[in-house]
Amino acid sequence: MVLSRLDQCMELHFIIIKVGEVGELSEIFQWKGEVPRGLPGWKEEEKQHLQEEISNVLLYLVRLSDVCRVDLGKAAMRKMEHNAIKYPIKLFKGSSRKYTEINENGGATAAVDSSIPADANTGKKDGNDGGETV
Ligand SMILES: Nc1ccn([C@H]2C[C@H](O)[C@@H](COP(=O)(O)OP(=O)(O)OP(=O)(O)O)O2)c(=O)n1
Repeated sequence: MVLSRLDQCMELHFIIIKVGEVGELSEIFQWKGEVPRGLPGWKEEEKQHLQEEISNVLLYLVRLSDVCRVDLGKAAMRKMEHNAIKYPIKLFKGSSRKYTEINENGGATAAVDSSIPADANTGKKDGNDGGETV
C-alpha cells in the first residue's frame, strides 16, 4: 500500500494518540493494590480485558516503530545494555527504584523519603519489589 505524505502524517498522529491510551492499561490496575504474579482471584473477563489492552499497546508500538523506521528489536536490546550499566545488579537487583534515588554506596540520596527502610538501598528486595507482584 502506498500512502501519501498527508496520510502518513495522519497515521503517525493517530498512532501517537493511541499509544497515549496506555492509560487504559494502567486503569485496570488502579484499585487492585498489590497484584500477585498470575493474577489469582481475578475474574476471567478481567484477565481477558487485560490481555486485550496489553495487546493494543504492543501492536501500536510495533506500528509506531515501523512508521518511524525504528528497529524495535535492536532498540530494545540496546536499551537493556544501557540499563545494565545504569542499574548494576549489585545495587538494583529486585528493585524498581530510579538511579537518582540511590548513591554509589547503595545508600539513599537526600531525595528519598526517610520512611523507606535502610536495607531497601542495598539491592535487597524492598517492600515495593516483592518479585512475585506486579
Ligand atoms: N531499578 C530499575 C529502574 C529502571 N530499570 C529499567 C526499566 C526501563 O527500561 C529503564 C528506565 O530507566 P529510567 O527510569 O532511568 O529512564 P530513562 O532511561 O528514560 O532515563 P532518564 O529518566 O534519566 O531520562 O530502566 C531497571 O532495570 N531497574
